[in-house]
Amino acid sequence: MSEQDQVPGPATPNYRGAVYLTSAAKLHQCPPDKGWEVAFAGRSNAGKSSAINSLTNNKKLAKTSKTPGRTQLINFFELSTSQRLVDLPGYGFAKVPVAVKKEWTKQLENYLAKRQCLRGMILLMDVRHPLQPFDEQMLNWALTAHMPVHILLTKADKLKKGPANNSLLGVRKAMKAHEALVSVQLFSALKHSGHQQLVEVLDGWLTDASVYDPDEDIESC
Ligand SMILES: Nc1nc2c(ncn2[C@@H]2O[C@H](COP(=O)(O)OP(=O)(O)OP(=O)(O)O)[C@@H](O)[C@H]2O)c(=O)[nH]1
Ligand SMILES: [Mg+2]
Repeated sequence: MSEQDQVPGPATPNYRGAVYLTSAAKLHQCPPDKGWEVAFAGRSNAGKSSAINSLTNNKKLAKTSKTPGRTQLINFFELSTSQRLVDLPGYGFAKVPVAVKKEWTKQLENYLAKRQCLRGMILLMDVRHPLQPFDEQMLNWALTAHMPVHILLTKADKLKKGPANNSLLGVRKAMKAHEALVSVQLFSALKHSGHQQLVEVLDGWLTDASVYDPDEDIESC
């Protein structure tokens, strides 16, 4: 057993105990880059904030909106002193001015590229329109960085069971070549369905002691 294997990981998180920690417009405003973090990414309006609220059973935790572009900062929610969920601004929102869009994209890329404590990405896509160009871009980035990705096909309540399963099978097929790093499931924040599968993935990432590096840089990112 290596020295790293002997470091105990944190306990399984209690998602219902999540509390808002802070928001960052820029990378240097993020909390110290240590511990275990999982980011929720995806196009504007995909349902990232709603998924976090459904998972934590707290409608008021992350701000949601019918208007795309609601989440404009990187929002951190604390599960324990060493475990966090992160609500990212949505990408691909056409109505935001170009300069603002460029700045978001820069900060998003910075966060994804530099954040050492990021253990995995939950990538949300509307079940009716999965794998859009921006999603592919995000997937390519994650795969290049060997970052595990769990795809939530959201708003599953908007489709009947058959079409929803067809979408799931289609995305699984498209991801077949990357199945070591990418998994896929159906999810509905409205119906609170898909929690168990999501929690299994999050628990695995947020307690994985094998990725713990005691020499990790603990400076703020
Ligand atoms: N029917 C249904 N609507 C949903 C579901 N999840 C989210 N929505 C709705 O979709 C809209 C966008 O949800 P948000 O959670 O704000 O989306 P977001 O991805 O955080 O959006 P940005 O912050 O703009 O990036 C809201 O009107 C939600 O009520 C779902 O599972 N089912
Ligand atoms: Mg949001």
